[in-house]
Amino acid sequence: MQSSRETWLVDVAATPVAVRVLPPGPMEVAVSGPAVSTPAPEEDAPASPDPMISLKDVRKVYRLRGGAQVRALDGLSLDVAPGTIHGIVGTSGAGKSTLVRCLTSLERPTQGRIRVAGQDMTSLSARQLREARRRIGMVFQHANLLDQRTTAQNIAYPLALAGVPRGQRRQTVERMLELVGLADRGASYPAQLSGGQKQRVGIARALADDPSVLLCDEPTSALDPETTRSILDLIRDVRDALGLTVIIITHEMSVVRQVCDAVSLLEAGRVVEGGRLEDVVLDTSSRLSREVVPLPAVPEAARSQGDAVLDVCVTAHPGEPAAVALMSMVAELGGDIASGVFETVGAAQIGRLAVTVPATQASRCVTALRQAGITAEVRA
Ligand SMILES: Nc1ncnc2c1ncn2[C@@H]1O[C@H](COP(=O)(O)OP(=O)(O)OP(=O)(O)O)[C@@H](O)[C@H]1O
Repeated sequence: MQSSRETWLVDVAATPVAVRVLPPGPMEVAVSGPAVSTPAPEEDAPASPDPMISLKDVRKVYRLRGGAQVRALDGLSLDVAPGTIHGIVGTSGAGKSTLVRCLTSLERPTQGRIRVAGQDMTSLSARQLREARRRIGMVFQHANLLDQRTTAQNIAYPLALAGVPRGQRRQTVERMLELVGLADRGASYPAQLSGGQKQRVGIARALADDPSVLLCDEPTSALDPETTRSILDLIRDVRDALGLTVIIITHEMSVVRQVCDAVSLLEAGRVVEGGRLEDVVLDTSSRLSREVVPLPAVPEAARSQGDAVLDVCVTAHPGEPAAVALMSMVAELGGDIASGVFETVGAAQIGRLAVTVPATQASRCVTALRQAGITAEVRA
């Protein structure tokens, strides 16, 4: 899935309003209905595959000195389909790190079941667990490379620990360096690499032992926006090339927009919202929807005294016209488009428009827009 961001302000002085809706491509804006749900599967539709990662009612209680308890995970359930990139977002203390530690069995959950690639991680012996952990590659905020070793030696390190013979190690390292775009930097030391290159080495090291799952904990938090974009592109490319299932823990919605197929919002140790990214965004009543594609600000100059602001959501799919219809409808209602934000999410463009109308006409306008199948509400 590829995403790009385009934010624009409509020139409020111009009439009729000119809206630059889409990046290059034969797309037009279509109007979204108030509630878009995933269509019911057709009778002969193939059954969805077993999840690659499945957590069922997972609880993790930390007992503090003095007897107090912290419920870090409190009945968390989550399924991640094979081959998807699944974002996990949540505020500080929501339980994201605890989730990572439980997934990799660095912590045992107090209760619940965790399956990765069909294996019940909570019932493995120590030896089986070591094997199972090799199926999960980890990428962290900082690559934490060994400074005294070259790039190639850093990538080879987990293979050496796993007892992989030297010749095979060398071949794998070459393949990994090629995969992450550092074929000519195998002999460089970490001090000779940029932050983005170090993270590439971290990704190569995580993939060297051929995992089926890549677990990324804030992989771009320490990087500038351009490097972030290239690292997220790399994560998507390696997912495509190797058929990996990827979990990305992040606090950055731009990461979710750019690379995730699905997203879950963690709060107080449980998943409170989530689903396919496009479905989540189209459900404008959800918090995640507004976090992933935020409501546009309305410049003071675009709002006359006595105006109300309506929040309107539109979706665009290739070949579905509606931009002109929407704009003429807003004009007919005596309104104006004050500002808007468009994001590409999967095959759709999701737009949020702030429409100004005389306050006395606000509820009439909302009713008219909704009758035309447009998601609209008065901004509080
Ligand atoms: N080892 C521990 N002992 C006691 N409490 C813990 C321990 N680890 C985490 N907690 C508590 O569990 C809750 C969840 O913490 P966790 O670190 O998983 O959250 P988080 O979402 O990763 O936060 P952040 O984004 O700030 O890293 C918090 O209340 C935290 O204080």
